[in-house]
Amino acid sequence: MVQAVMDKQFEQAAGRESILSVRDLTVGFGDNIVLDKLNLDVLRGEILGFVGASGTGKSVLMRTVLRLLPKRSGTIKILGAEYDKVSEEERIALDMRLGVLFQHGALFSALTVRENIQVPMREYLDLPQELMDELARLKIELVGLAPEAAEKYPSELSGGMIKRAALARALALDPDLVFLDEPTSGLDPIGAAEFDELIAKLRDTLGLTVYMVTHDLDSLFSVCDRIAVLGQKRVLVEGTIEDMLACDEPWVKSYFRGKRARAIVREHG
Ligand SMILES: Nc1ncnc2c1ncn2[C@@H]1O[C@H](COP(=O)(O)OP(=O)(O)OP(=O)(O)O)[C@@H](O)[C@H]1O
Repeated sequence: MVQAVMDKQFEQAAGRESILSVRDLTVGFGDNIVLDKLNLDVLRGEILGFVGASGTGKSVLMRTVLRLLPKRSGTIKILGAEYDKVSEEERIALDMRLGVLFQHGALFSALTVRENIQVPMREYLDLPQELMDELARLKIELVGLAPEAAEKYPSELSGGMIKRAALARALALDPDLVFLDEPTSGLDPIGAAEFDELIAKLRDTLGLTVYMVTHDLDSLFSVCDRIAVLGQKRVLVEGTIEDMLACDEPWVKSYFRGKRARAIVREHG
């Protein structure tokens, strides 16, 4: 009851719709409870950065929200609908409103960039090839790849291009919410900063909501509107970067006020 009141207040204070709402989520493997009664809101139009020490369950949470892992208990609402309670048809409609960029891109190596982008279109829509080609061309442009990238295979692309191609695929169905699993890992600092800029641009131009698991302090400082910290099997702290800098929870303090973070704070003024 108290939680429900707090949730309502939180949403009202933010004045925005909660596009993903997780309540009392418990997930475990055998005796290993990874997430215990976890609560989380992602608000429409925000970039939420999700951090936490290695092994705290960031991937498990993302995979559970995407229904790739089963939950023990709790509710997950996407765009106000609870997966468990809707028809198969509505479930498919909900799936179409989500995009995912897995770590390392995870493109199909035997398919060109254009064909990769068309995979979700083939899975969910019945469109003529010409229209799919036009849509793929638009997505390629949207993520800042050259038109020639369309007919290239993943092995012919740089790490940064693979991330962009994977993002284009995640955007294939014009989702409301995209999940990015460590999108800047493996990129050099310039490539990572460019990718961050792209994410911010897409949020601004498409009104996209972004759920980003990241270890990248630069991303957390430069593009995330809010940050959620996972620890002790739940969301330990959530708020703006200023909230993180003011937080005295030991892990948050060492992460956001460590040597590397201090250098970034100086950079970002
Ligand atoms: N399929 C699985 N079967 C059993 N245990 C699992 C499975 N997937 C994850 N775990 C366990 O869940 C815990 C959380 O793992 P998870 O990969 O979510 O951590 P993480 O926070 O994403 O870590 P990192 O930052 O290193 O990627 C770990 O103890 C891991 O061993």
